[in-house]
Amino acid sequence: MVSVTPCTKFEQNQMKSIIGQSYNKLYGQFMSQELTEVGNYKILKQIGEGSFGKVYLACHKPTHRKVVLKTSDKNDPNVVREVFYHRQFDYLYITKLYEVIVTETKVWMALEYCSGKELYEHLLAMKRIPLDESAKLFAQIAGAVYYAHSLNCVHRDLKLENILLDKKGNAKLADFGFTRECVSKSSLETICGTTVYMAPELTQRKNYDGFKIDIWSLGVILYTMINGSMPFDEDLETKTKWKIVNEMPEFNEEIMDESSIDLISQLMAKDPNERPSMQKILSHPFLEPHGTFVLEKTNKILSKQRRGLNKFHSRTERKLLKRLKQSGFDTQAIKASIQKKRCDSLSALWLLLVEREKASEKNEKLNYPRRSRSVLSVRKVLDAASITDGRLIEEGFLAQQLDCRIATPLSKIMSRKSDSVSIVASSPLKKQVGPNVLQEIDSSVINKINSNPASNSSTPRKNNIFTKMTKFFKNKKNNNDNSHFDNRKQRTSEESQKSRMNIAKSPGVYEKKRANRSDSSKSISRSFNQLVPRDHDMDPEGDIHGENSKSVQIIDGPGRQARKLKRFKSTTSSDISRQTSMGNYDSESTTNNARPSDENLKLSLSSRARPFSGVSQHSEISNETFNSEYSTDGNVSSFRIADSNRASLPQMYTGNVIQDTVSNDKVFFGNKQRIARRDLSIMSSASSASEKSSRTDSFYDITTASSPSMMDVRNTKRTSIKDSVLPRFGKQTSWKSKRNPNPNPNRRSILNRRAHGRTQIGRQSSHQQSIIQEESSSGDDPERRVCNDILQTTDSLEEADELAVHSDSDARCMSVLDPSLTPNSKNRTSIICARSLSEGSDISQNYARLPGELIAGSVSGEEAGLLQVESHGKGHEDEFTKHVGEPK
Ligand SMILES: Nc1ncnc2c1ncn2[C@@H]1O[C@H](COP(=O)(O)OP(=O)(O)OP(=O)(O)O)[C@@H](O)[C@H]1O
Repeated sequence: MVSVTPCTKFEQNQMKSIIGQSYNKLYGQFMSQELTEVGNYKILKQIGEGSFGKVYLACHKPTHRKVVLKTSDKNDPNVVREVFYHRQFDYLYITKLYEVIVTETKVWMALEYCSGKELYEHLLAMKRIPLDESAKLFAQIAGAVYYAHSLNCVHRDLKLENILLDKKGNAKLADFGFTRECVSKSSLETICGTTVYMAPELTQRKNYDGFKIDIWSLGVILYTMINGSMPFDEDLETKTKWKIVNEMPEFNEEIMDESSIDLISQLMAKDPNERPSMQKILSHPFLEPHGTFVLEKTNKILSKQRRGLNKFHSRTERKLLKRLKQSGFDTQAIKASIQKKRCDSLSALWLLLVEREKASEKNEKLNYPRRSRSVLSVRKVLDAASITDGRLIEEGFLAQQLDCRIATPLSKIMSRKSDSVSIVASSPLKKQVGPNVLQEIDSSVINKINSNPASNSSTPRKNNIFTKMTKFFKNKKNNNDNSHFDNRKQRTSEESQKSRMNIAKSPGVYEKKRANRSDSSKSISRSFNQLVPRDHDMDPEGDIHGENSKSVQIIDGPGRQARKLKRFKSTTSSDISRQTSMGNYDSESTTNNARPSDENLKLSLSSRARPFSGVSQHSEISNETFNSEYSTDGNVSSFRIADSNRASLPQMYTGNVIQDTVSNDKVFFGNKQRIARRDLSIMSSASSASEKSSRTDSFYDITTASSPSMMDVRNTKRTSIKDSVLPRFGKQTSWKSKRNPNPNPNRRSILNRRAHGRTQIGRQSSHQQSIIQEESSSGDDPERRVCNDILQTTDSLEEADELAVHSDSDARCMSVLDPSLTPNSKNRTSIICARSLSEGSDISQNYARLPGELIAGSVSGEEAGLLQVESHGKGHEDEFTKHVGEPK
């Protein structure tokens, strides 16, 4: 606060009113029920709602990247599972999990934002997805499943609703609430998933092979994408189940080609052993060439990840690390956070920064021609265009720029030398602000141009060099669009047919159907790019988001039956048991129990929600989690699982899994739920110290600016609230008051004993100190100087027979020992270690006043080492005693 002494009464009143206003504002913020920020994220708007919490669009404040925040109730048994598995996945067709924030009641997951629609919504909008696009999207989905399977994880809830589309129209697998590791054939028992996507063995409640049920669901997804309707979806769930077990899906040869029918038939083989492996699926002719591309890419990713080569090796990452290091970030801590998959604020910062860097690098490349334009060098522009990566053109970036060029009035372009783009590109600011700022400015200019109502494509264009350039780019773009296989625009029937015939492994077989495929593609008027980006507040298809409207009628042309495509909720056996115990309809119970009336059945179908924590689910989670060395510090890495011998992995069940009969579920439901809850909390407390610390980190992010240690201090109630809100290492009254005021004659021996612990801690923290050490190693050593300053200025040093300077660095302690640096302290008998403190702290005085044990604080800036040490201690006193050690 600026201290201005008001002179007049009026000024005094004015000052009072300002203070009052800002006080009220702050108070309002504290009291507000509306959640605006969580950790490093600013909540922008709600975009969805899951069964256990809301889903928000948010902005990561340090990087300005958009993310999705998904909340889950801590009581949701799937949340631990979801986080546990999801954080292990680092794959281009799986939504990224950046950070997990755990609060008292909720778990917040910061996820990659997929700005496209759910695949379900996309399908609704398109009625059915053309074969080509289906093949591409399906290859990506299958790639994600192949990746997860390669890590011995099965998804168990594959469905259209769990596949999201990013802004480029790529599929991203999401929602790992039912995921688990799967080690051998027919080993799983928990019934989970969504009935219409369930494999026959699941609907029959047999033990099942998790890999094979995923493959069945893939078949259902592919069928639905191509046909716009589910293969088995009856009003009566029992009938659906019966059909799943006994009937083959109907194939409409007008829509499907032979290869798609062949692939779906294989995927949906009733006998799980007949279903193909993921490699085989991805190599199927129907998916060519997307399948092979995805397969090869996935294998590369897997092999890199297994060798630990996927992180910090790219040029962008190395550059970023260097910059972070120069800015004083603890890059070792960032690396550790990523490698151990901690999903804490450091991981999020790193992942989002890398994304931002990559995006800006891409854009920079694309901006090159535009910047060149400012010097009106056509040759440069054309050259640049010819070297521009076809992939980028295909991805639509260049297309966007082209649009922008077309939309820009030529008169403006002609005077480009002085227009905003040129100024930005050539101004001296460029050096100062760096590429990101430039990028921001550039994009704002593009936006401006795009939004300029006066500038549209109908603007008459002069036949000058820019018109030619525009034409050139347009043609180039069209050529690229048509030739690149990963093109999301619709292929013309001829091109599609050609390319497929070239690549298909067994040409003669599918030729005829491929023509059909292309024809059907033709009939689809809306390609992905044409779709309006998802707006969660809008409801383009009536009330598909509405509570009461879970299914949408699709009129499939004259003479065809109206088809239904429903939004489905996932089920577990626990769900089933819950519904049963609550008197609702349960499909399985119809075989064992009284059959419900159709009316009730419909009711329950329409109001079915994702299960609450259920018996089977609970016990499975708690048991398997408890037994599977759960540790959020990433010690149980997926790769370890993957690399180990499948058969040698222990069975995670330890009994109590209720899967045999519904009646069992019913009997145990009440008690088990409570037991399972307890299991869950046991699991949490059993998690490793590092997990706790990572959680504390997150909690630290979300609540206040206090360090985790301060939380601990608060927890132990050693400080008052007043103390606890002080900045870290601020007022250390608690420490002072706790210390023994009387000099302890045996103090040295105690301290010597403590030395052992200190050494260990020092070693642990050493890597986190790297930046500070590097900084201090150049030129005049601030550590030594700092200690010297303290020793020179602390009055009572001479009388002291002990000096404890609290520090995590032996070098600092040594500098205290150096007589040339401490002329006043030659007679001191022992010097233990140094403690680093923030500047301006009165700690050194406090300690100095203690009779018989002088503790000098080394005055320096922020010392990360101390932070880390504090997380080990319960309060300052303990921390200090833990730190005390003799210099080498
Ligand atoms: N990463 C994301 N990007 C964009 N939107 C998302 C993302 N994750 C979730 N959503 C939106 O939030 C909605 C709910 O999310 P999600 O399905 O993951 O929740 P859930 O609790 O698992 O729900 P349920 O189990 O009932 O399907 C989704 O339908 C989707 O529209």
